Amino acid sequence: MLNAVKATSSIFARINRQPSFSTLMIPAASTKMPATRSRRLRPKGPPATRGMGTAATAAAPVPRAPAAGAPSNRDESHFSSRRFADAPISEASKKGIKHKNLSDVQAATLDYALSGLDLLVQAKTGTGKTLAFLLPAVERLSQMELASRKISMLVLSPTRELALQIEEEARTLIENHPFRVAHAIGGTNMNATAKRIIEEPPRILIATPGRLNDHLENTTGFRHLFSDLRVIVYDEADRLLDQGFRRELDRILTYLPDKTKVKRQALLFSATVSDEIKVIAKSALASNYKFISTLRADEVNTHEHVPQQSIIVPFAQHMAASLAFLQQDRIMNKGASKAIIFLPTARLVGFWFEAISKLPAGLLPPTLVEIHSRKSQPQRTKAAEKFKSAKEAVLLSSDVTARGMDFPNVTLVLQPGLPPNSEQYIHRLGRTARAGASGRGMLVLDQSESFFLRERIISGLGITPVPAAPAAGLYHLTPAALADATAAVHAALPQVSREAKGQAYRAFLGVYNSSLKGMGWTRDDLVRHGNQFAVSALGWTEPEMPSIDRRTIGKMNLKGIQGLNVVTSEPRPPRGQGGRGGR
Ligand SMILES: Nc1ncnc2c1ncn2[C@@H]1O[C@H](COP(=O)(O)OP(=O)(O)OP(=O)(O)O)[C@@H](O)[C@H]1O
Repeated sequence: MLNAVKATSSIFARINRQPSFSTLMIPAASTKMPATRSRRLRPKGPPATRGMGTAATAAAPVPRAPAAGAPSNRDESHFSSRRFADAPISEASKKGIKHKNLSDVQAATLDYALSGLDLLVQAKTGTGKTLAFLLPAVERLSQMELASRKISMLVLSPTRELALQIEEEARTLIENHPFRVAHAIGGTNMNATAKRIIEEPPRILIATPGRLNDHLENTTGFRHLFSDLRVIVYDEADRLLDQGFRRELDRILTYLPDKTKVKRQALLFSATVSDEIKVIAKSALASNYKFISTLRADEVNTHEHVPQQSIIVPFAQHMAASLAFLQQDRIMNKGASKAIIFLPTARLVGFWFEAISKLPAGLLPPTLVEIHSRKSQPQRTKAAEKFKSAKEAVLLSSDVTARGMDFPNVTLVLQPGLPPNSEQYIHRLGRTARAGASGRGMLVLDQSESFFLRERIISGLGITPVPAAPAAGLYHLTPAALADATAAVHAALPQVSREAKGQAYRAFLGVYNSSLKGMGWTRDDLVRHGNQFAVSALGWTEPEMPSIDRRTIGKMNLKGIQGLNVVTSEPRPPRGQGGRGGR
């Protein structure tokens, strides 16, 4: 432990003696970040538009030109030369738009959406899909004879934070329209929301599926507000159409008016639209819908100007490696480093937050926040606001902020451990490099997780291994820097609560229990690796492993597997409002 304290103080001392660089830092020689390798895979030309219900037609080509007034280092490839000032939209909308030129997805979809067609739209993360669906919908509503005191537009969001963000963007757009917008999301007071919406029905409602169903089924008069619904939007459509939300969505649709009686436009948007989703999406779209994608046939679905790297280190060093990369990001971005660390579950976020909070103050930026489903909604909202407004910060998060969230100036997205799937890897990475800004992605995997790098979509993204010595345009990690960071983490672990360690241990078993095949593990391997993780990554020192409830063992199909400390604990009280995302 002594050398751990020494190493911690040495890192700490080195940080404070900026700009001298320690083993954790990159040598002065390569502090200049030269232009990263550009992997231009995209031939120039109009975005692809394929009408699934009708003959394929190409969208009007979207000429590319730098948007006036854009910051010089912004990647302009997602902005068109088409100006909002020249677009066929009302003055009221133009006053509510803070941008000069349409982005590529806005230019590619505006005319189709204004015509009232149903759309399924794919465009890269951070390229303006929110305004791409809000603007034409608001424009069409402003031209219609709408029933009074009715909700005319419903936007569905898979998470509460994203719903609140869409509401804010809608509020800005409609400030000169005679419309109001409101939200209905989980984790907030249901009666207060019901009262507000019934008494003053908004023209536009942004909702998470679970809470919307609660209102449709239990709030008197709520379902009648939708009797004149003209537009429904599925933001992060692939997430809303996957198994997790399917039942909620089907129930919502039963409460909406028959589309043959009240014509209703459906707009489905996401950065990831698999062939399977295209089939499922048909149930939500009119037969003559258009599929519009701003990605060209062979184009990767991430931003070419964003370096993506990966490193293989044991689970026990995931936190240390992440700490070392955070340090490099702070040096590279000189006091403006904003990093998000995505972890697979709320419990693992909680453990990392506790452990990182115990590191010496100088090692990390002053603002460290956590967002996950085990925090109350007010705590989650406060943390999101704090991270949004911070100049330098670290956000530890589960996937509740992986999609859609528009945190400004995120410089680094760290993904320690196996992402749930390729799509989620892309959405998490999309929290950086938004609207053409720069950014960087870092994937930290154990050897047993390395199969993820060979997955079809991932292997095509050009993720570069982290070099063990400085290399232009890349973050590196020397063995000495990793050792320093490991010592700093080990010095912090004894101060982390036993409860957080036990929860992280059970989370590890749960997360990897659903990836046994990819990991090449048997259930015995899982428990063996879990127990190693408890000691080497969590700093568990007791002879008995952390306990795990008999029922949980049953659910994980781990009955009879050696090495588990199985207990029969008291039945848990029912979960509070802070349940799973989507309510
Ligand atoms: N035409 C535009 N010009 C410049 N910036 C824009 C334009 N349209 C949107 N933006 C900005 O780009 C950022 C990303 O927009 P938005 O969140 O809608 O992206 P998105 O495509 O929905 O991303 P994600 O796939 O992550 O949901 C926001 O800060 C938004 O204000």
